[in-house]
Amino acid sequence: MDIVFIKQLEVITTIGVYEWEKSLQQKLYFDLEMAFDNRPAAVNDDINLALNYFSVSEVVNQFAQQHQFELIETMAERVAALIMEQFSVPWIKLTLHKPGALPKAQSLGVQIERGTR
Ligand SMILES: Nc1nc2c(c(=O)[nH]1)N=C([C@H](O)[C@@H](O)CO)CN2
Repeated sequence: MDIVFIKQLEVITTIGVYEWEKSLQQKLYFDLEMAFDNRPAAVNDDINLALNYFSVSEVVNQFAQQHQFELIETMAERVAALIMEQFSVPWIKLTLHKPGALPKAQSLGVQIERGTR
């Protein structure tokens, strides 16, 4: 299976465990690797047969703006499920960074893999 990827997709959302986090917006960054058969799109040179990374990024951005969670684990799980369902992606590796969370760390986050390649 081929891969379509998006690195460091920035979204702004309200997320966090602590009370002070529930009334502000924070930056998250998504790295997405999505399994997809790119050959039909390539052979026909047709975006309608491709996994359109622009459409994926819009769906992720809209979801993150419209939902509020405490844990980045929950955001990661819900976004992975959404992409798999909406875009018929059989396997996804999703890394979610919350760079502002720990001042002494460059970044931190979670990484999940769902589905089969
Ligand atoms: N495994 C996790 N640990 C923590 C999370 C989280 O979402 N997953 N969140 C927080 C706080 O919201 C933190 O980011 C505030 O700076 C702490 N630990």
